[in-house]
Amino acid sequence: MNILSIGGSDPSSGAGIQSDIRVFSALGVHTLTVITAITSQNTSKFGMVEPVSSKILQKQLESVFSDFKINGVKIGMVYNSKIIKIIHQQLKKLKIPIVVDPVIRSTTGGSLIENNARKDFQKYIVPLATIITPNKKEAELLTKMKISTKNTPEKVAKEIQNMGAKNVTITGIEEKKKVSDFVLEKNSKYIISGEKIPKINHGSGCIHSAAVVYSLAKKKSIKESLYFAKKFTYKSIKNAKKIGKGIAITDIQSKNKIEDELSSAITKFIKLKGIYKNIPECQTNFVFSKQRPKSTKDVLGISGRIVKAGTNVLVAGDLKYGGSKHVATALLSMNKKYPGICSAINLKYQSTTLSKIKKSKLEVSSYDRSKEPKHVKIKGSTIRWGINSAIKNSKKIPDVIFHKGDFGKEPMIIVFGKTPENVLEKILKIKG
Ligand SMILES: Cc1ncc(COP(=O)(O)OP(=O)(O)O)c(N)n1
Ligand SMILES: Cc1ncsc1CCOP(=O)(O)O
Repeated sequence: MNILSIGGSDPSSGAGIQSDIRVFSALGVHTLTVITAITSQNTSKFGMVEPVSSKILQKQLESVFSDFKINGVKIGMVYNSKIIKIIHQQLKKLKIPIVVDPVIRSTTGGSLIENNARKDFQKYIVPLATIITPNKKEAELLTKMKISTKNTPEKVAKEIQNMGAKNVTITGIEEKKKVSDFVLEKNSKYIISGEKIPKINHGSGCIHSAAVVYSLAKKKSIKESLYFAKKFTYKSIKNAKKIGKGIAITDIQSKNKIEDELSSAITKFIKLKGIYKNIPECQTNFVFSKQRPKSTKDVLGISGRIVKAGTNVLVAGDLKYGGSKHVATALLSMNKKYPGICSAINLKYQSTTLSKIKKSKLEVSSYDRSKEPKHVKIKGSTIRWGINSAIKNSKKIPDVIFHKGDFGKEPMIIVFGKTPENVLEKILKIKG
C-alpha cells in the first residue's frame, strides 16, 4: 500500500513529512512524499520557511502520480496560494481518501500558512477533504468562530462542512479529565472521548491525521479510522521522548517492534562464542511478551526451539505468538509480579554457569521441584508454582531462577529481563 504525504519538511522529524514517514513505516506502508516548504524548526523554536517553487512542486506531484498506485493522501502544510492552487488542480479528480490537516501554527509559534492564503485554503483545499482534522484552535481560526456554549463544536464543524469538507472532526476539546474529539459525518455526529495526558508535545496533530488516512486507505469507515487514530495518537503522546532541549517529540511504536527486537536478539544469541554449551537437552526458547500479557498467546516465542547441532546453534522454527509453552509460562508468572519483565530464555543447568551467576552481580533465586505439592503436580502448574516460590524466596527482582530437576525432569536455568537485549546482556555475564 502507498500513501502520499503532501506537506512541509521539519528537520526535527517531530512533525510534517518526516513524521508521516515515521508513522507510515511503523504501520508497514510505503510513504510517497511531495514537499511544499522547507522549515527550520526544532523542539524549542520555529525559524524560517522557504516554500518550494511552483515548478518543482508540479514535478514532484507528476513524479508520484505517473508511477504509483496511491491508496490515500494526507495534506498538511501548504503555506501559500500558489501551492494551494497547484495541489487543488492535481487532486480534484482523485477518488481515494484525502485527509486534510489544516495546520496553521506550530506549537512553538511558527506560522505554517501565509495569512493571505487562508481564503484560498478554504476555497481549494477544504473541499478536497474526505475528512478534515482541525484541532480546536485550528477550527476556530478556520471559521473565525470561538467554540463556546453558543458556538458549539457541532456549529463550528457544520461551518467547516459547509466549506466543502465531507466529514469533519474537531480534536482536543478539553474537559476536566477528558479530551474529546467532535465528529460530524454526512448524516451523523458523535464524540470520541479519551484520557487527557498533561504533556505538551511536538507532532501529535500530524500523527493523528496520518493514522486516519492509513486506516481509511485500508477501507475502514470514518468512525473506525477516528477511533484507531485516537488510540494511536494517545500511545504516541504517552511515549513522547524529550530528545531535544525543548518539548517532547511523539514516539511511534513499530507494529513489528516486538518481532524485530526478539529476532535481532536471537540472531545475536546463536552467534555467541561457545553458546552451544548452554543449550539444554530439551533445547532452548527465547520469548518476548506484549505489555501486560494475559496468556501465552500474548508471548512471542519460537514455534520450535533453538537447537544444538554439534558446536553450532541453530533456530529451528519461526517466531509465533503462543510458540513457547514452558518459557512463556515462566515469564507470565514473573510478569504478573513484575510487569516490567517481558523477556526470558532457558539455559542448561550446570555448576560452571551457576558459579558464574553467583560471582556476577545478578540476582538469583531457585525452587525445589521435589517440594512441589501434590495438588500442583496434578493440576500441571509446576512452572507457575516454581517461579512464584522462587520470587517469594528473593527480596529483589530475580534476574535468574533455577531448579535442580526432579525424577525424569531436567534441571534448568531461566534468565529474565525487561527486553531480549536486556536478557542478552545478562547471558554475556554467565555463558560458557
Ligand atoms: C512542517 C510542519 N508541518 C506541520 C506542523 C504542525 O504539526 P502538529 O502535529 O500540529 O504539531 P506541532 O507543530 O503543533 O507540534 C509543523 N510543526 N511543521
Ligand atoms: C524450559 C523447558 N522445560 C521443558 S522444555 C523447555 C524448553 C522450552 O520449552 P518451550 O518451547 O515450551 O518454551
